[in-house]
Amino acid sequence: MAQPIVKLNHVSKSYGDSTVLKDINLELEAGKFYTLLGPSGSGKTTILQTISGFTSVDAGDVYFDGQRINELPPNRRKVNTVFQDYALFPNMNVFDNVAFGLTLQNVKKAEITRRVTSALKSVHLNGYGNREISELSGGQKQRVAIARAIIMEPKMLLLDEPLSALDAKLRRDMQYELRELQQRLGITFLFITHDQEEALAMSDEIFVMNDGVILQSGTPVDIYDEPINHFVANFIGESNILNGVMREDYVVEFVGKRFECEDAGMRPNEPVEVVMRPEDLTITTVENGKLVVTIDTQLFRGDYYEIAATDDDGNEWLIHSTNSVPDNSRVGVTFAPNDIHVMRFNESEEDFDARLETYETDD
Ligand SMILES: Nc1ncnc2c1ncn2[C@@H]1O[C@H](COP(=O)(O)OP(=O)(O)OP(=O)(O)O)[C@@H](O)[C@H]1O
Repeated sequence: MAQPIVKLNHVSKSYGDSTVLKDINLELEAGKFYTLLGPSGSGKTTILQTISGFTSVDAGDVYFDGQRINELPPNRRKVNTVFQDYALFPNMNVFDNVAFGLTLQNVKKAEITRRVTSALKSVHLNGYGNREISELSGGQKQRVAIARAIIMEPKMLLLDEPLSALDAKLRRDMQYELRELQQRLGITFLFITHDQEEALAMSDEIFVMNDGVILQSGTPVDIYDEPINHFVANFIGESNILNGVMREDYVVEFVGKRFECEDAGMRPNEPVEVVMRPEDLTITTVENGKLVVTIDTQLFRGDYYEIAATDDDGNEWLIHSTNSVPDNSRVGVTFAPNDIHVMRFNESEEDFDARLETYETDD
């Protein structure tokens, strides 16, 4: 990576007895869309605030464009934040809300008008300058908040769950718009969400957090296909997670059978967890199945059926199928070696990367 725009180096933060950031290391490249994804209370907002300057760190260093900024006050940092509740001024109209930062800087009136017009255009609100905030929909308020942030021409935009107040349809539309805006402006976005689908859809890179720790970072595809542990596998999408044993390189045993897989680099007979995504399982005849299951229930999800089934050992399975299968029928389930993903218990991201590298070079 060229010089990162943001670097957090061994950053920790506590409130009283509770450590909310534990030795965070993070590097962000300029011009990309990053997402912090994790459950409530995992420390996402706190990371954002160490970058915006609204929170000081107890240990470690925060760098922006190569400069250490631990002591730099928020108003001198080249980042702007878009908040979940938009934090608009209800007594000002749209124009004045968007112009606010420039007015504080005593920018000339003509330039303010030019820049507000351009910022409103960027978020598809041309002609809304005279509207009162109370006359706007949730999505429009959200866009005003974004216009107010981008008008300051920050090098980076921090977005703290900006879509969470919107209904499902508008939220989807805004996902497209935000992604498109980021690409058009070319500035770095650091976006917070606890919605895994949103993170997968929008990001160049995702950081999955839990309990003050970054568990895994990577592209959406990497994280979806190669979750490093139970928490990530469960949090990112639907999964079947089973206990298994790695018998040798490329051979894993679970549900009492041995299967060829693409994982290696573990001790022989090491206990592991096996992840299989519902969409990677295919329903077939009992004779052709690698497993045999009984169908419990199914839900029609629009473009597929989500099928719950149980195997003869009592393990529950979730399977996505484009065809409906009658309840209580016995069917076979098949899958390929690369549909099996093996995870070590409590593997760190470094160990995981090292293991991936070992068997990638073996091939
Ligand atoms: N000013 C504060 N004083 C004390 N504790 C705080 C403070 N700010 C945050 N915390 C605690 O730090 C932890 C992490 O909070 P943070 O807001 O970073 O989580 P989050 O992942 O952004 O959660 P959410 O998705 O709910 O916004 C929480 O347990 C929270 O209660």
